[in-house]
Amino acid sequence: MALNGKIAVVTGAAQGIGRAITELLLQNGAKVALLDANKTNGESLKEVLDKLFGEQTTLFLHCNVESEEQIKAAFQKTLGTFGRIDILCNNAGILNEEEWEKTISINLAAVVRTTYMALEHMNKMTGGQGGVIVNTASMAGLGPLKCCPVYTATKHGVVGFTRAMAAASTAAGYGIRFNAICPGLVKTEMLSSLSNKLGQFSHLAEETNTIIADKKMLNVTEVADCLLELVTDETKNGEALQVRCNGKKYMTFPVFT
Ligand SMILES: NC(=O)C1=CN([C@@H]2O[C@H](COP(=O)(O)OP(=O)(O)OC[C@H]3O[C@@H](n4cnc5c(N)ncnc54)[C@H](O)[C@@H]3O)[C@@H](O)[C@H]2O)C=CC1
Ligand SMILES: CC/C=C\C[C@H](O)/C=C/C=C\C=C\C=C\C(=O)[C@@H](O)C/C=C\CCC(=O)O
Repeated sequence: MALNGKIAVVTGAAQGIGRAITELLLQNGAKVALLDANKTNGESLKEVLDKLFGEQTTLFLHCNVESEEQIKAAFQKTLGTFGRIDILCNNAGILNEEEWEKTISINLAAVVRTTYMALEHMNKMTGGQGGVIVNTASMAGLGPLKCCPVYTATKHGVVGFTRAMAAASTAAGYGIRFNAICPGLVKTEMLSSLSNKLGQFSHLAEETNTIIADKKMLNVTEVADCLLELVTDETKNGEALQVRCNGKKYMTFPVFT
């Protein structure tokens, strides 16, 4: 799928992996609506992007993905400005084992909420033009990370939801591909603020701390490159792409027969 002229919505776009995804989509000719709960970061990124790509190519929308109302307003504004939505990247996420209900709300419930909102506009069965949805999961969506059980649960949920939606889309003719990206540790603010977010599990973070100490972390651009592959390669649907600092790998799962 060529990206020239395509319209993307990226959540958690103001910094980190979301910012890298946004920049790569823009470099490849897409227009992007950046949704983020951090107004300050979002507005200052918009100023940077205006200079690099032109004012008409992006829209910053202050949006907390926990709010159905704010997501609806953001989609309406995106459609009003750009006319269509072809790509959704559900990327916003937090890691906070103390505020575990909020972690479930943002990392999993909001992915479902935003996906269903996008379906209303993208589903070919209801007048949409199809497209692709890529969800930022994690390696913690493929196996257990003992220092963050709830984060692990949400990311397993994201992988399961993505794969089930891909199967539903194929069976029901939505014309939408669904894929998940599963990165290892990535150099972002999420990692730098990790130590005070693990609560009762903070003493179990030794593997994570070793990876960080050994500097075996991914750069955000490496994650964005893999995400671009999931967006542009039309053969990819229902995939979970693991990416770590020694390479990437499409995961295989048991199938129901
Ligand atoms: N950093 C890492 O090691 C890894 C991160 N991930 C996932 O990648 C995604 C992005 O994480 P990072 O870029 O590392 O984090 P980050 O903390 O640098 O950026 C997250 C962005 O999401 C926004 N956000 C948070 N809650 C929000 C909400 N309720 N509504 C709207 N926006 C919200 C923040 O304002 C921020 O701009 C997350 O889903 C995370 O779980 C996955 C694997 C590894
Ligand atoms: C504590 C959680 C922090 C961030 C959240 C993130 O979503 C979770 C990631 C979960 C697991 C990541 C594991 C990453 C592992 C690696 O990348 C290592 O295996 C290092 C990889 C290769 C090293 C090759 C070498 O030895 O040179």
